[in-house]
Amino acid sequence: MTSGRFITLEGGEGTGKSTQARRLAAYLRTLGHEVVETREPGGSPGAEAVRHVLLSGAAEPFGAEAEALLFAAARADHLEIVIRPALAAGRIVVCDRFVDSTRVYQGAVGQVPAALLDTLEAATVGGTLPDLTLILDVPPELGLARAAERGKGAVADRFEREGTDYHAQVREAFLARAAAAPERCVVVDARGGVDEVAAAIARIVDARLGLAAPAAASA
Ligand SMILES: Nc1ncnc2c1ncn2[C@@H]1O[C@H](COP(=O)(O)OP(=O)(O)O)[C@@H](O)[C@H]1O
Ligand SMILES: Cc1cn([C@H]2C[C@H](O)[C@@H](COP(=O)(O)OP(=O)(O)O)O2)c(=O)[nH]c1=O
Repeated sequence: MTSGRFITLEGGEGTGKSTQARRLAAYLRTLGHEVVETREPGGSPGAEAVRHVLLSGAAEPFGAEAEALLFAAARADHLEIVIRPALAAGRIVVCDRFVDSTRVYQGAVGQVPAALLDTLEAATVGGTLPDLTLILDVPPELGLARAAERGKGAVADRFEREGTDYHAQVREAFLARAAAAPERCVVVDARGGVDEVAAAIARIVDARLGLAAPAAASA
């Protein structure tokens, strides 16, 4: 059986990850692929329950290390229940956030020691690294403005309540991740309109993964 492909979208708040994950999944379906759209934290029932605990803001914030453990627990469940079975069945998994978010928010910004994150990543992700990671990049002010527009009337989660300095740090950390792993990561300028960014992403995915002709590939 052919193994599927694993594509992740990463970046700060309001960069357009969820919007572009939907668009990319739709594009890949038009090419004839079976696509699983999912997200982190969450993606499986257990991981969605952990997401609620992490993001609801109902409880006192966790310490940075406890938070890293909770993200890792959610990821382990998500990988076991959703991602690995889909890849084994030859599907394309499009995931809104994954392990780079942990390295940025818990690692670079949250200062959780790299040794702990290495251990958690080895225990959860193991060899299931993305084939391609799209890092959506916009200036933090634009991302926050988009996120605020989206969240009108809703209670901001504990990450959305952070200020511009925090989001600028997040942006720099994602760009550093991309620079450190150019074989896996591509930075996408996400300042343009939805259609423009979607077209840029489709071009990158075609060039990197050659998914344009599934019938020919399986013939
Ligand atoms: N390229 C874009 N231009 C303008 N608005 C956008 C664009 N992409 C997304 N949006 C809007 O910005 C808000 C945040 O987008 P979303 O996809 O939820 O971002 P993220 O998942 O990165 O937080 C939503 O209201 C969405 O409709
Ligand atoms: C997956 C993941 C997310 N996060 C954070 C980043 C986001 O602020 C939050 C998830 O919120 P979410 O609403 O999914 O993201 P966005 O606002 O970009 O649409 O969780 C981590 O801190 N570590 C992780 O490993």
